[in-house]
Amino acid sequence: MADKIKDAKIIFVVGGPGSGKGTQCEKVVAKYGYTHLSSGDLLRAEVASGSERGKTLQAIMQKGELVPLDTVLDMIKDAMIAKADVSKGFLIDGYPREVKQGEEFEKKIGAPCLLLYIDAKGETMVKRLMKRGETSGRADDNEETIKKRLDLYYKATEPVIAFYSSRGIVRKIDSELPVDEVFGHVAKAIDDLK
Ligand SMILES: Nc1ncnc2c1ncn2[C@H]1C[C@H](O)[C@@H](COP(=O)(O)OP(=O)(O)O)O1
Ligand SMILES: [Mg+2]
Repeated sequence: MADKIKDAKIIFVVGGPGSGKGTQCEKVVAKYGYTHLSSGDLLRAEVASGSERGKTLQAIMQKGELVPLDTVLDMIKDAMIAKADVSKGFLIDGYPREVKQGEEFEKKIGAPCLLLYIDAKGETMVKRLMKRGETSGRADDNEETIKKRLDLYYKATEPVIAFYSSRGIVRKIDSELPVDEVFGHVAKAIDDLK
C-alpha cells in the first residue's frame, strides 16, 4: 500500500463546513486529474447503502458528531488503494478533523505534502449551508446541526491547522472570494508544489 501510493501527492483539504472544500476540490480534479476523496461523501455513501454500519453512522452524523476514527480511515484507505495505479495525487477532503486523525493517517498511509486551509467566516459558512440545505437533502444541513458542526470544527480542527503549520505545509486560502478567484489561489498553491 505505502509503496503503491509512494509517488502520489497527498493534499489535505481542511476548512469548516460550508467553507467551499468540495467546490474547490471539483475544480482541482478538472484541472489536475487528482482523485477527490471526501470523507463525508464516503460516509454518506455507506449510509445510503443501508448497511448496519451505515445505520450506526447515520445516527452519529445526524447529531453533528465525529464518527470513529478507524471507520473513516479504513474507508479512505480502501478508496486510495482502488485508485493508486491511475492517480497522480489525492485530495483528502474534510480529513483530518482532529490531530489524532492526522497522526493515524500518516502511520497507515503516508504524509501530506500540502494542507489547503479553506478559510471562511462563521457567518458565511452558516449562510452557505442554509442555502445548500434547500437542495442538498443532507440531514445535517439544518440550523441546529450546523451550529454544532461549527463549534466542533473550531474546537477539534483548528489544532490540526496549528499542527501542520509548524511543519510549514499549510496554505491558507481566503474562501470569502468568488469561487473562481478562490480557485486561482488554490491552483497557485498546487503549482508551487512542483
Ligand atoms: N467561494 C464561494 N462563494 C460563494 N459560494 C460558495 C463558495 N464556495 C462554495 N460555495 C457554496 C457552494 C455550496 O452550496 C456551499 C458549500 O460549499 P461546499 O463546497 O459544499 O463546502 P464544504 O465541502 O466545505 O462543506 O457554498
Ligand atoms: Mg464537502
